[in-house]
Parts: sequence; structure tokens; C-alpha cells
Amino acid sequence: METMAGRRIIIDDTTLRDGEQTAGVVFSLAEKIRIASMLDEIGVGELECGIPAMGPDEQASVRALVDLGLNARLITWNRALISDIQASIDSGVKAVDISLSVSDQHIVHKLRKDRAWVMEQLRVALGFAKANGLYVSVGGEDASRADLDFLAELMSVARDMGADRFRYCDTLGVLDPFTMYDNIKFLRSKVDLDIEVHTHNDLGMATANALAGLRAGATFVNTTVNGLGERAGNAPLEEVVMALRHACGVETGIDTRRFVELSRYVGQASCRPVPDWKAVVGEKVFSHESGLHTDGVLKNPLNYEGFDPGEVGLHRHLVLGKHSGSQGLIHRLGELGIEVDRLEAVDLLERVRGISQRNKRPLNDGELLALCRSLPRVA
Ligand SMILES: CC(=O)SCCNC(=O)CCNC(=O)[C@H](O)C(C)(C)COP(=O)(O)OP(=O)(O)OC[C@H]1O[C@@H](n2cnc3c(N)ncnc32)[C@H](O)[C@@H]1OP(=O)(O)O
Ligand SMILES: O=C(O)CCC(=O)C(=O)O
Repeated sequence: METMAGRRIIIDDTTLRDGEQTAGVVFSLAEKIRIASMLDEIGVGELECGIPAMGPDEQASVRALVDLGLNARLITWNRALISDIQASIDSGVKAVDISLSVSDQHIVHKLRKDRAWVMEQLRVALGFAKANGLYVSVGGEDASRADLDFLAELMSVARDMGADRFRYCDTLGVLDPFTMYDNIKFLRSKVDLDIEVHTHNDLGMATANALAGLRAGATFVNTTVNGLGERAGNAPLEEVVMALRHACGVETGIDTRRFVELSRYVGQASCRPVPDWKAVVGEKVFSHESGLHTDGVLKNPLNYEGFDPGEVGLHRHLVLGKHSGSQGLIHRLGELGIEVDRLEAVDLLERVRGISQRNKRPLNDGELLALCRSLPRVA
């Protein structure tokens, strides 16, 4: 398997397009501007920012984003229709994703057309976009269920017509990372055209599949903040970037220290609060209660933390509850100004467990202090 060392990976974040397609999610223009600005400030290279074909409101919001003059390239989603691409041009973007259904399932049962029709639409739409000087990603919708030879043929036509890249979509999130790797490897071996991977999380493998696609040679990857997106969502920005750093040794140039701020803001704007246990940005993913873990973290955080919480803007929390051990209790009491020895801690621990089990939660400092008053020399 190839290593990724030294590879340049470009993130195309689609929070404002696929993220907003989450059933029931709507961003106001002010929210879109703030999200786009934050993504730009932390160094995300490209933002898929809307669908001008939807009409005047969407066009106006895309135009407002263009007017911000961000460093990030703005790209819009389009069907392979001249009218969609014209709406994007009118909205001021210089880059478009031109989407075509590429699986026979979609071609026959959704579009009710055939492969020749898809090829012809590609020629017409791509020809129009390139004649207008646009940067083009050709989006292969449902690529993961498509015939690979047909995909290679379509990519080859797209490349010859000047397409800048091909977007390989696991639209329904049905791939596993091994198949993803093989498919991207195959397409890379057949056609010299950059590949962008777009992965969904229906089987919980969006991040893994995104990484597999990149490892196989894709250079662009789609993400959304918090993994928002159709159904079970897309590959989360924060997971992809941190996994690239810590599992693959690849730096994207993104300032990860604002991930939590960004995540909380998008959670609020989308009315989809972030679960405490959400990988990378959940409030409690650096909380430790278990005795052996707490002891290990106190000795050296790397014993039980894959990376420093500060890397993403989080803080570590050590809590005392049912699973605690004496070292964690001694440490916390020490912070509260109470010195206890191991024997006293073991005795107190029994009562800590009892309170935690009765209340189904960790203890707060008031409860701890009250417990300590039962110690003869503290009372
Ligand atoms: C996988 C993805 O996420 S792709 C992005 C999908 N995003 C969205 O749908 C959100 C925004 N969508 C919209 O605002 C609207 O759906 C529009 C403006 C795109 C189209 O609206 P309408 O014309 O009213 O059609 P409607 O939404 O019902 O779509 C159905 C039609 O689109 C056709 N269609 C679907 N995909 C495509 C495509 N890639 N290219 C061309 N036509 C397509 C269907 O075959 C169907 O055509 P038919 O009515 O002739 O059978
Ligand atoms: O660009 C495309 O073709 C479709 C992108 C998409 O959102 C998907 O396939 O899930």
C-alpha cells in the first residue's frame, strides 16, 4: 500500500452544500458568511458553497460569499445542464461541479436514460463550462455503484475536454475502505485526471473511505463540519484532517485549534448539537473516569490520549465516579487542598462509587468535600 508522506491534499468542504442538504437544515445568509469565513480563516482550500440552480435566493447567497473575497476557491454544484452552469456563472463563481449520475441504477431508474445520454450531457455541459473559462470538477454521482470501465471511459472523455478533476462519489455510503482503495487505484491507473473523493457515512465508514481514497491517489477530499450531510452525513472535516495528521502523517495546513469553535457554531446554526462523544470535537472525548486511565493520564497524557486536546481546542477533564481509582481521587482532593493517603482514598472510593451509582453521574466538588468531612482530621 502506498504511503502518503509528502502528499498535497486539498480539502473541499461542502458544509454549505451537502451539509445544508441534511433534511431540515437551513443556514441563514449571515450563518453561511460566518461558516465560510471561519473555514477560510483556518485554511480550508475550497468551499462548495451552494446550488445556484435553486433560484434567486441561493444565487444571491453564493454572490455574497463570492463578494467576501476569501482565499478559498468557491465552487458550486450543478446538474449537467447549461442553465445550471449559467446560473453559477451569473452568481460570480469561477469553479463548478458538474454532476452526472454514473451508475446504471441511477441512469436507468432515476434519470430513465442510458449511458450514451450521460456521455452526451457531459460533452454539452463540460464544453459550455470550459468555453466560459470555468474550473470544472466532473461529479460522478453514485460512482461507487457504477461500472468501473464506464467510469474510466467517462473520465477519459472529461479529461480530453479539459475537465480539471473527477469527483468519485460514494453517494449512498455503501463502500468499505478496501474496495474504495482498489477502485480509486484502478481509475488512477487508467486515466491521468485528478480525483476528488466524496464519501457518505451510512455504514459509518465515511472518514475511513475518504482516507482510503486519498491513499490510493485521490488529491481532493470532501468534508463537512460535524459530518453534516444527506442521511447519515459526510466525512467530518475534523476527523479527516486529524486522521490525516495522526494516522497518515499528512499535514493539510489547516489550523485545527479552532475546530471546536467551528463545530459548536455549525452545531448551533444547523440546530444539530454535537454529541459529547463525537470523535475529535465532542465535549467529553478527553474526559477520563476509569481508575487505570486516570492514573495513566496523570503520569503521562499520551498513555490514554491519541493527541493533545489543545490541538482541536478542547480541554481534558478528569471526573470521579463509579469507575474511578484511588490515584485519581488523591489527585483531585489534592487540587481541592485536601491531602489523603492511599488507605483513606480506598475507603472514600467506596462511597464515591455508591454516590455515582445512585445518581448515575460523576461527583461534583461539593459532594467530594462533604465526603471528606467524614475524615476525622478534615472534619
Ligand atoms: C447526491 C446529491 O446530493 S446531488 C445534489 C442534490 N441536491 C438537491 O436536490 C438540492 C437542490 N435541489 C433543487 O433545488 C431542485 O431539486 C432542483 C432545482 C435541482 C430541480 O428541481 P425540479 O426541476 O423541481 O425537479 P426535482 O427536484 O423534482 O428533480 C427531479 C428531476 O431531476 C432529474 N435529475 C436528477 N438528477 C439529475 C441530474 N444530475 N441531471 C439532470 N437531471 C437530474 C430527475 O430525473 C427528475 O427529472 P424528471 O422530472 O424529468 O423525472
Ligand atoms: O457532485 C455530485 O455528483 C454528487 C455529489 C453528492 O453529493 C453525492 O453523490 O453524494
